[in-house]
Amino acid sequence: MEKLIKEKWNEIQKVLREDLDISEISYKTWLESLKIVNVDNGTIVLETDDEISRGYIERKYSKPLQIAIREIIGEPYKLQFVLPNESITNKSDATKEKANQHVYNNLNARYTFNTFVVGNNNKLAHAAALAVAESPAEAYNPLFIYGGVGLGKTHLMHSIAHFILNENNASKVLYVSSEKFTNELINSIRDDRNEEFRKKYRSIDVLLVDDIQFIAGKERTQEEFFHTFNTLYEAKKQIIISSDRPPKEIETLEERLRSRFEWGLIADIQAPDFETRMAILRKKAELENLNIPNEVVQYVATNIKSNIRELEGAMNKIIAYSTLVHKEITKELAEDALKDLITPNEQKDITPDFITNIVAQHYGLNPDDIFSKKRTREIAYPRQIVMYLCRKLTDTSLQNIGKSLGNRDHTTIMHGSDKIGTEINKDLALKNTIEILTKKITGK
Ligand SMILES: Nc1ncnc2c1ncn2[C@@H]1O[C@H](COP(=O)(O)OP(=O)(O)OP(=O)(O)O)[C@@H](O)[C@H]1O
Repeated sequence: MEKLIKEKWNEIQKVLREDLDISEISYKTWLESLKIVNVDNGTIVLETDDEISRGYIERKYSKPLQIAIREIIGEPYKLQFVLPNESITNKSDATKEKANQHVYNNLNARYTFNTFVVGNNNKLAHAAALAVAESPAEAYNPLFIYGGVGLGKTHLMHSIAHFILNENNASKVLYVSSEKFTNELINSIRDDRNEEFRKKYRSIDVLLVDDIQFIAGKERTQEEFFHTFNTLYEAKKQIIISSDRPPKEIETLEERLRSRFEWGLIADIQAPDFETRMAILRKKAELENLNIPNEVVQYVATNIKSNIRELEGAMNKIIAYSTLVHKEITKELAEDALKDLITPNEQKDITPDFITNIVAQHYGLNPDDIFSKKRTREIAYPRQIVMYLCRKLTDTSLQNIGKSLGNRDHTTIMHGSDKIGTEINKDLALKNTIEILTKKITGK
């Protein structure tokens, strides 16, 4: 398969340029130099030039690449992007196995203890995570980490998983979001594969479940998770859970689960203080070998306070902007690059644009895909979800939703939204996804 994909790489690139409307300059800047490192188990590993390109290509071009690959090869593939020094072609089998295992475990190679900055806001969670990583199922079981959006819960969970795998490559470590757990459960019930589902989840050594708050109110998922939890706990396997709030504040969570979540250690992560924000930005610059002037780091750390994902996003924006305009990074350039982002104290309105951003992010798309005329299912389906959510969560008229979504007619909006409205009643996984998106949009 690797040979076939290499042979067809030119054709895949042609689809990207011609059918998916990627401009010549974007193509040359980001995609031309991608190299196939290997193809294994449904995943194509691609080598990128540096950390910045990797992050950017992963976010912006994963979806178009997957669409083009599927069109030419006829099968879907997952993508993994690596840096030159992470390429696994010439490495030993053990290293290969490890790298593949990381793909299997859905782990981000960048999220390790080494890249995690410890500050007053996360000291306890970090110490607890390290203790669990060093002595799985002995230190604290379960470990429950909670904190607001983008504060490093996932990063810490992946760090534990990497640490355990580095110590013992044979350990069965599985990281999932509670949305994935729920959707897999729904699909297993639908396809009569419940046994397989149970076997998968009850036979692992370390289970990490992210964003557990999303199982609130879902009786069947809670029931299944309860049994999974008990089986693993009794077999002395480690369970690590994250949530945006402590167990006692998760409404409609069954009491028996709530009390189990409180058996081990509950550690919180707060918003970082100024010094920690500075340290995180400096660490990022160091990891990416960039020389960012102190006043720029200070400017970002002063203005972006509550969310580390946004803090990193702001720095990425400055770096990308300086590359695009071929200018050095200065405070003036940073102010220019972030003029849309730094509007302190402004409440986020729920608008069609805001909804589009959240849905696009959820599906790994670029918001421009939603506005475009492209009709592949990978894009048309999330677009209809945007239509549905715009009608449900805003007072915007059909005409204006149409205008916001790439000048579409109001009948198209009505059709798309009605279609999702009907499917929700038949498709539980879709219902679950809509609930999660609604929570992300409304924050409730
Ligand atoms: N202490 C830290 N040091 C370095 N990077 C951090 C730290 N905390 C968070 N980050 C970075 O911030 C980004 C967001 O973190 P992460 O995805 O772990 O947040 P989260 O709490 O899981 O968010 P969500 O609630 O959306 O799931 C990641 O890129 C992560 O690497």
